Amino acid sequence: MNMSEQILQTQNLQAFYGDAQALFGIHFALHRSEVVAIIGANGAGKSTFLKALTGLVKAPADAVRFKGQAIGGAHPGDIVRQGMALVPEGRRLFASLSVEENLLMGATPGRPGPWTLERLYAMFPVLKEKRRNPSGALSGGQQQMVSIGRALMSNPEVLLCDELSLGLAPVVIQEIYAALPAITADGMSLVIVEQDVSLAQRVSQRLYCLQEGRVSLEGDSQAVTREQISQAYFGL
Ligand SMILES: Nc1ncnc2c1ncn2[C@@H]1O[C@H](COP(=O)(O)OP(=O)(O)OP(=O)(O)O)[C@@H](O)[C@H]1O
Repeated sequence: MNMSEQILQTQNLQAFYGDAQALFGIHFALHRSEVVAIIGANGAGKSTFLKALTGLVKAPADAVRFKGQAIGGAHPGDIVRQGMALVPEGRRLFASLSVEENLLMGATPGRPGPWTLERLYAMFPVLKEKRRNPSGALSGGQQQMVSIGRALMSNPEVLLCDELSLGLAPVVIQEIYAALPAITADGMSLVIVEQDVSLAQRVSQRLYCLQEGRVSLEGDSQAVTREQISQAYFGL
C-alpha cells in the first residue's frame, strides 16, 4: 500500500447547527499512517469538524471522502464499519456498565483486526484490573483509556481523538499520550484535537489551526513557529 496515499479528505466542508454556520469551507487531508493535530481556541470548530467526519453533524456527501468514497452525512454506524472511529469529547461511557462491557460495545462485526481485549489490556493494564468495575467508578484518566479502547475495538484505519487531555492531570495526560506509538504501530492514521499546542506539535507530523470555522494555519508541526500559531489562534 502506498503510504503517502490520502485516506481521508475534506473539500470545502461546511457545517451548520440549524441556521448557525460552524464550518466555512474546510480543506483537509490525512495520509495513511499520518498523525495530524487540530488546534484552535474554544469554539473554533474542532469538535464540529470531527463530528462532520463521523456523520454526527450533517455534511454534503462529496465534502468528506474516506478511502475514495463520498461519506459526508452518512450514518455514523456505517462510517465506523468503513473504518473510522471517534474518541468523543467527554468520553461518553456507559457509567453503570463495566469497563469490559464498554470496551466490547466498540467491537464491530466485519472489522476483525489487531485490537482485542487482550491487546488493550496489555497497553492499559489498569483496565484489566478494573475490567469488572462500573466505568463510572474509574478516574478520569482511566475512563479516557476505556474511551480510547472502545474506539480501537472497531479496528479503525483512522482514529479521531477529541481533546484526550481535557480535565486530566499532566502526569495522566503523559500516560495517555505514551500509548500513541502502540496505537499507530500497525499503520493507523490519527487526527488529534488538542488544546495543548506544544503537545499537539510533539505528537503530530502536520497540524491545522482552526479559527472561527476556517483553517487559519496548516503546516509541518515541527516547522510552524510560535508566532504563526499565535496569529492563527487569535487572528492577531
Ligand atoms: N450543538 C450545538 N448547537 C449549536 N451550536 C453549536 C453546537 N455545538 C457547537 N456549536 C457552535 O459551533 C461552533 C464550533 O464549536 P465546536 O464545539 O466545534 O468548537 P471547538 O473548537 O471544538 O471548541 P471546544 O474546544 O470548546 O470544544 C461554536 O460557535 C459553537 O458555539
